[in-house]
Amino acid sequence: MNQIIVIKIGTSSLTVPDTGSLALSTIATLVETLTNLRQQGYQVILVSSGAVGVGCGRLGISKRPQTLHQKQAIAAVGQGRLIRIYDDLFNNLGQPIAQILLTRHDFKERSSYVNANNTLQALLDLGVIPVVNENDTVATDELKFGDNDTLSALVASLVGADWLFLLTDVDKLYSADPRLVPSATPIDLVASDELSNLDISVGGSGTSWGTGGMVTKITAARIATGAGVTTVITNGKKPSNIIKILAGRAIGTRFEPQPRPENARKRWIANGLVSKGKIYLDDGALKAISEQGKSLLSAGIIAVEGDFYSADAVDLYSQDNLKIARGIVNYSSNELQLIKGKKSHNINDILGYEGAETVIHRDNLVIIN
Ligand SMILES: Nc1ncnc2c1ncn2[C@@H]1O[C@H](COP(=O)(O)OP(=O)(O)O)[C@@H](O)[C@H]1O
Ligand SMILES: N[C@@H](CCC(=O)OP(=O)(O)O)C(=O)O
Repeated sequence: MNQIIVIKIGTSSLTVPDTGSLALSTIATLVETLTNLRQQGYQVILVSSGAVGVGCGRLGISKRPQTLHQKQAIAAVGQGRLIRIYDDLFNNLGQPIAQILLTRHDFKERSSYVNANNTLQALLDLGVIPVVNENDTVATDELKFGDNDTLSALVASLVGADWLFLLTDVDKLYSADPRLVPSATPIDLVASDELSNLDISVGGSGTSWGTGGMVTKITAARIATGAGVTTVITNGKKPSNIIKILAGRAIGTRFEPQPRPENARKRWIANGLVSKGKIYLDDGALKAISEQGKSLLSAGIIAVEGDFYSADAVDLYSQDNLKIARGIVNYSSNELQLIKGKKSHNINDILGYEGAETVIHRDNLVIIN
């Protein structure tokens, strides 16, 4: 099975910071590198920001648009130019590409999640490099990924990628922003059990069109490594470093992955769904869920937060407020307020009708390490 590599490149690498004009040499080197990877047998997906940045440059706008509609309009102008530039460059090397525009909604519904995965897999099997971006033109607030770091991690989880490269305008992650704190120390490796309590100072590069910053890259690393994807932050001005990193060179910041979730459905539950609430567990339920592979029963629930319905995704927390797992509930929040702490055989009497045996079945539950 060919390894799948997802590469995300941010606005700060694709455009010249002060003018918004295209960093053509970087884009051309990226295109050469990805084509080289394809020829080596890797399956490659490019997640490219830049629609807003390129659109601003095309329209002579020097400040990032403030309103959603302005951003959507400018992104529509920029996306057309961006994909044209990619297609012209990749075409020169005989490498076909495809444009894939996604919104957060495409991941929330199981059917559209499976459809997106099937389409991407079909493109990869055809030897095509999908070029993915958020569909800014229709992505209203409740449907937004917010940034392409998150989008790229969700795509890597969706397709079961082996690698995610986050290309940005610094060499790696540091203990603080190296532009502001020259004494900041570089971070070369983050073990899987260190990521949840990584303590660094973060912020964006100030590119007025980007939205990510290191916060979103660390969030992306959490999502991707949780799905079993090795994640690397490295410099977008040196795309050929990707080949060196795949060959074993220690370049950039590498985030070690967790064990891969057993199947695509579990990856969807962990990363495709948006959690609608919180359920707090007692120690007995915590042990049953995290160590004994059991389903969640009402007796182990000590508190419920949020308004949700049966079939929604909710997050499971320990009593000391640590997120333990995510799952699809068989009861609404109102029902759980009535049956929390109660034995399963009392549920029917309490609710007045026959309910499910479990609050969350084991098959619909993913442990978040
Ligand atoms: N701890 C940190 N380590 C490295 N870079 C950091 C850190 N905190 C903030 N930054 C800043 O984050 C910027 C990269 O984020 P961003 O502007 O979103 O880039 P991109 O457009 O590639 O997503 C860097 O230019 C750097 O100045
Ligand atoms: N869809 C947007 C993505 C914005 C974004 O995430 O930018 P960046 O933080 O530079 O990766 C665009 O193409 O401008």
